[in-house]
Amino acid sequence: MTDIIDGNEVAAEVRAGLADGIETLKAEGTTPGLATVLMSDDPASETYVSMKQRDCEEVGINGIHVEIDAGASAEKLFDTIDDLNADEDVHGILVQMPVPKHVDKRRVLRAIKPVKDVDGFHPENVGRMVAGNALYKPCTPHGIQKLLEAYDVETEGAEAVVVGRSDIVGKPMTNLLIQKAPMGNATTTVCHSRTQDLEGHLREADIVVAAAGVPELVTGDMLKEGSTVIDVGINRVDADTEKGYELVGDVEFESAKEVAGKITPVPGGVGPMTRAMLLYNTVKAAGIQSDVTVNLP
Ligand SMILES: Nc1nc(=O)c2c([nH]1)NC[C@@H]1CN(c3ccc(C(=O)N[C@@H](CCC(=O)O)C(=O)O)cc3)C=[N+]21
Repeated sequence: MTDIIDGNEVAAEVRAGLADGIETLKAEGTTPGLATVLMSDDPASETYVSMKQRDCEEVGINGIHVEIDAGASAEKLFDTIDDLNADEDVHGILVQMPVPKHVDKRRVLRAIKPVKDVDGFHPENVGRMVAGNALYKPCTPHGIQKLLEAYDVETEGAEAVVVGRSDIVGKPMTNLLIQKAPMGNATTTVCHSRTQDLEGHLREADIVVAAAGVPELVTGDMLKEGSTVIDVGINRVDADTEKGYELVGDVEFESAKEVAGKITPVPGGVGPMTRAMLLYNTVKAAGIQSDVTVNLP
């Protein structure tokens, strides 16, 4: 029987595990604070940011939300980031990506103080992670490691294939999987849009992380029997539903679940874990900035 990996359940465990650290911080006079900044009219981005704010409320993190008109000047965003960098009640800052075209994304990533960069996207934090000394692991790959751990998936010595080479998922996922560390030590291949024989690689894979942003790219016939399939894709495709769309992953779930040993659904797989690890990094950030030792799950 195929195991459906329940991201909502593991995320709830992570949130419950954060209660101890949050309590410790509050007893020392610090309420962890997370600022989310949205400069976009994209409805999906609005949904994701409001989910993150709801999560904060649930676990007792002080959520601060700033909205900037998508047509406003880039300086408006940089001034906001400067203010949040200086605000002692704010321990984590997340600027929702993508930002409008007239805003230099790399400058945004550099503008956030590294100790408040709970996405782990600042070049200093990327460098630390690659060197095996991460301050904040990027939320999606970190959440995937937690899922693999929760479902007893052995990464050591496994053949892993990461499909996609983005800065937010593919590259950091690959880095974590190859590290000489728990939930690492995998022999890891990265496939991308110029890969000649995706199927040939997938067929050898014990673990597949699909993060290409292509709806249903990976189908059951490409997979190895019993493999673990992690679907990072969250694609809105037009459909005759109440919302006018449905969510599909980068994996064709129906065919893949017939072959895979363990598989994440969309929704309810990686997405909730990304949000849970954002809370995790925020609690860690609050501990560092208030000089309080916190236990993390
Ligand atoms: N600076 C920054 N950091 C991010 O972490 C970031 C970002 N920008 N930009 C956009 C992506 C996307 N992202 C999601 C996280 C959780 C769900 C999620 O929880 N999805 C639910 C359902 C979503 C739904 O119902 O629409 C699920 O998969 O079960 C989705 C998307 C974070 N991102």
